[in-house]
Amino acid sequence: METIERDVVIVGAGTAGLNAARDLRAAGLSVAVLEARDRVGGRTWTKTIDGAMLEIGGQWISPDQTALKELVAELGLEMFSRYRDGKSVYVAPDGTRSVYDGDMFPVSARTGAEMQRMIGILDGLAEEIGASEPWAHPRARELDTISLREWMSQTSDDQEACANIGHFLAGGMLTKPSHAFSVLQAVLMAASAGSFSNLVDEDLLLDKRVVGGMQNVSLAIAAQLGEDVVLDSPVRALNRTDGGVTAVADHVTVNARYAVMAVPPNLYSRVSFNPPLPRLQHQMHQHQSLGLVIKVHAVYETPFWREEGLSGTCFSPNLLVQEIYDNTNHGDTRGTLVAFVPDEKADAAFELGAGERRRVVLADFATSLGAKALEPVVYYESDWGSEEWTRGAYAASYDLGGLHRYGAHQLTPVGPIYWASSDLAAEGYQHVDGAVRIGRATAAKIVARDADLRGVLGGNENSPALARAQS
Ligand SMILES: Cc1cc2nc3c(=O)[nH]c(=O)nc-3n(C[C@H](O)[C@H](O)[C@H](O)COP(=O)(O)OP(=O)(O)OC[C@H]3O[C@@H](n4cnc5c(N)ncnc54)[C@H](O)[C@@H]3O)c2cc1C
Repeated sequence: METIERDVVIVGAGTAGLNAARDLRAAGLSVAVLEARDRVGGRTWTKTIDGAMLEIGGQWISPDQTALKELVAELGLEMFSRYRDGKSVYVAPDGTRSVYDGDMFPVSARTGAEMQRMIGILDGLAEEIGASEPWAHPRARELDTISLREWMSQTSDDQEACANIGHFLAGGMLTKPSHAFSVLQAVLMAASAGSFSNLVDEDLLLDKRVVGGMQNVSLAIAAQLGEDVVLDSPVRALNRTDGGVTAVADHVTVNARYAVMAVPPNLYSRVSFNPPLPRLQHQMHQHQSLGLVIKVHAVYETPFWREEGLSGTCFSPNLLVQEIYDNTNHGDTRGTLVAFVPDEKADAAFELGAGERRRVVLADFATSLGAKALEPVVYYESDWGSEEWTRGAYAASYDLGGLHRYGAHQLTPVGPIYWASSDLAAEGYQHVDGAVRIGRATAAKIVARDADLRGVLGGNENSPALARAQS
């Protein structure tokens, strides 16, 4: 087995890990990025299925995601806008299908007013509490010990309004049932996107895509890092040593002064830490888990819905398929729809055989967009729950009560070991933008700590005192 020496070893070549590595190297530190899979990009992945280019994971960029947008431009990549001309479709809980313009679902005046009232309350909480330290707010415990479902039922007696608000936050974002996470967690999600109003505005949230796919961001950074990115190398152990840390992967061992765990928190326990992590980390990591959503891709000879004056955007909170969007690739003559089957609905869908699941899913497409939707030329389901090195989608959140109990400690380094993934970000939480931000912020922390240590120790980076200070 090869053993290499680096300043920093980074575990995981997703967006966060690669951005950390890029900045660390730019600051003059040597890096090695160890990646378990045979590809970079983590939860961003572009794959060609039966001749169709599909974005299997993260893809959309909203206007406020400036860290990602600036990076895309810096890397020389281009973006394009999601097709959104025409009317949207809403399938009400009673099965009534309506076609509508604008942001607000075509619900009764009372339900509409209740939705606006709840959006107003959530906007107020997001503004007051913010995304950086939600656990520090005086109402943190109160809001973290009540589930979103319970809070909604205490806030409004309009069940359709509650189902629609829950749809955005639970199925649409955290991809867990609304009884499984707290209002504080929902507020963090809203605040990390600027406001709750931003989350319910799909024109904003799902604004742009990267030409060729979001994975190109990681591929471009990996090309800059060259041989410092090592694929097919799951890290099995992180051993703290006098000199810092040793990462033991399947085919390579890296002796480094610092480590960045750039993997989602649900996977920390796949690595053996020696000595073991402190009690707080052991406990905290057991309260963070990934949600579950099936991203369904259906490609058609033409984007037939456009000819009927429809944008392809469909909402149906009570169907298995909750959301559908036009996901046609840049310059493609074929039309692609993408849809989402979240949390308990995904459980139910996976109970079915593949053929029956496809039939049921496409029947929901047809309810919204007509019989032509039943016959795609390519059909594919992204199943991140089965991916060993992810185990869910989109990202991680705390269980009820976990955010105020542990959040303040989630980024605290353990000796030379740092934590960075979109799941721990403030702005851009759970999004690619958050992965960029936290990767870069983590690199900055390591560079600053290293500069401090070098300054204190007169630049003797091999000194035992430096090693002691680090551990
Ligand atoms: C279906 C889906 C749709 C999404 N849609 C959007 C969207 O439209 N817009 C958006 O902004 N975000 C979206 N997201 C979320 C976004 O993709 C993620 O938040 C982001 O990509 C996470 O980046 P990361 O670097 O933090 O983690 P990851 O991408 O998960 O990277 C972690 C890396 O670590 C590797 N790894 C794990 N364990 C080990 C180990 N022991 N040793 C070595 N390597 C290891 C993994 O293989 C992986 O490559 C979506 C996610 C999914 C799954």
